Amino acid sequence: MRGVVVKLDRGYPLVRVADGREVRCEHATALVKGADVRATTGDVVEVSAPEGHDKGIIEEVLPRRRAFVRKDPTERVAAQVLAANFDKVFVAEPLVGLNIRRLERELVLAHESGAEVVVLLTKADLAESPDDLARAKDLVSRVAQGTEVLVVSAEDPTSVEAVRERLPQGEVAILLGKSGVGKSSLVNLLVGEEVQATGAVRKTDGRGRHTTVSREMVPIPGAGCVVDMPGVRGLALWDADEGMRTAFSDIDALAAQCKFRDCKHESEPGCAVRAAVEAGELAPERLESYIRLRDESDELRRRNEEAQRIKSRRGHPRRRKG
Ligand SMILES: Nc1nc2c(ncn2[C@@H]2O[C@H](COP(=O)(O)OP(=O)(O)OP(=O)(O)O)[C@@H](O)[C@H]2O)c(=O)[nH]1
Ligand SMILES: [Zn+2]
Repeated sequence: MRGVVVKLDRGYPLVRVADGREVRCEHATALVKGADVRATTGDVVEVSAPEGHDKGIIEEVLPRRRAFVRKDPTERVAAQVLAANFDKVFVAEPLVGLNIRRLERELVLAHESGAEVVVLLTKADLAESPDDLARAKDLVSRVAQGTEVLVVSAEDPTSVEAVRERLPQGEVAILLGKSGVGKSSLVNLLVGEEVQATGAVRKTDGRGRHTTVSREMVPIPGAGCVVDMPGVRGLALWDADEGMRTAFSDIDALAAQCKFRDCKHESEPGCAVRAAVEAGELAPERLESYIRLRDESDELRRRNEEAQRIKSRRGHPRRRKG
C-alpha cells in the first residue's frame, strides 16, 4: 500500500493510505538498520500490513522531491529532516519581539528547501501605531530580499484570508517560527475551529514551553494543508549554500565585485562587500550575521567530510594497508 505520513509525534508515524484510512506504522528493521532512514511528515511511503500485527510496517520511503533539513541537535554531524514534499514555507515572525537575526536564519533554511517562501509578520495588532507597523514591515521586507511579506493578525480576518489565498488546494505549506509567534492561533483561524492548543490554553494546563509537540498535516477548508513546525527552537544549519545565496542575495551580488573570487569579506583588499558597509549601503550587522551563518555552515561541512572519510575507511578496511 502507498501512503503519506500525515502526523509525527512522540509515538509511531501516522500514515494515510490510499483508501483514506489512517494507520499507525513502525519502520521496517531493514530501513532503520542500514542507512537509518526515518519517515517524516509529508513522506510518501510504501506500507505493508502483516497478518495479526496491530501496526503497519513502513517498508520504503520514496525519494523526496523536497525536504526541510536542519542539523540534528542531538548529534555532532547528522542531518534531521523535519518535513518532506511541501510546496511552500511560511516563516512567521512577530511584530513585537521581532528578531532579525532569527529571521535571517529561518530564511536561509526555508530557501534552502527550494520551496516558495512567504514571510508572515504576525501579531500586527500589537503595533503601537500605523507608523510602528509600517516601520516593522519595512525592516522585514528589506531582510526578506524580495520574498513576499504578509502582515497578519488574529484580530483581522482579512489578513488570515490572505494567508489562505497563498495556499491553493492540493498544496502543502510548512509553518516555521519560534514558539509563541501565533502559529497555532493562525492554524485554528484558517481551519475555523480549535484544532491546535494555543499559548492561552497552555497557561491553564501548565504544560511545557511548547504547546505543539507534533508535526501534523492539517487540512484547511477550501485550501491546502499546513504543517505547524514545533520545536524548531534550535534551527542549526545543515547544507546551506543555496539558502545563503538566496537569503543574502544582496551580499551575493556584491561579492561578485570583490577582487578575490574566494573573498571572505573579512580583511581582504578590494572587498566590495566591506566597501558597501563603509559606504553605508549595507548594514554592518547584516554582514556579521552573514559571516556567522556562513562559518556555521562551513564548520558543519568540514565535520561532515571528516565523518564521511572515517566512515569510508571503516567500510573498506583493506585500503588502510595500501
Ligand atoms: N495580540 C495578538 N496575540 C496573538 C495573535 N496570535 C496569537 N496570539 C497570542 O499569542 C500567544 C501564542 O500563540 P500560539 O498560537 O500558541 O503560538 P505558537 O506560535 O503556536 O506557539 P507554539 O505552539 O508554542 O509553537 C497566545 O496567547 C495567543 O492568543 C495575534 O495576532 N495578536
Ligand atoms: Zn569580499
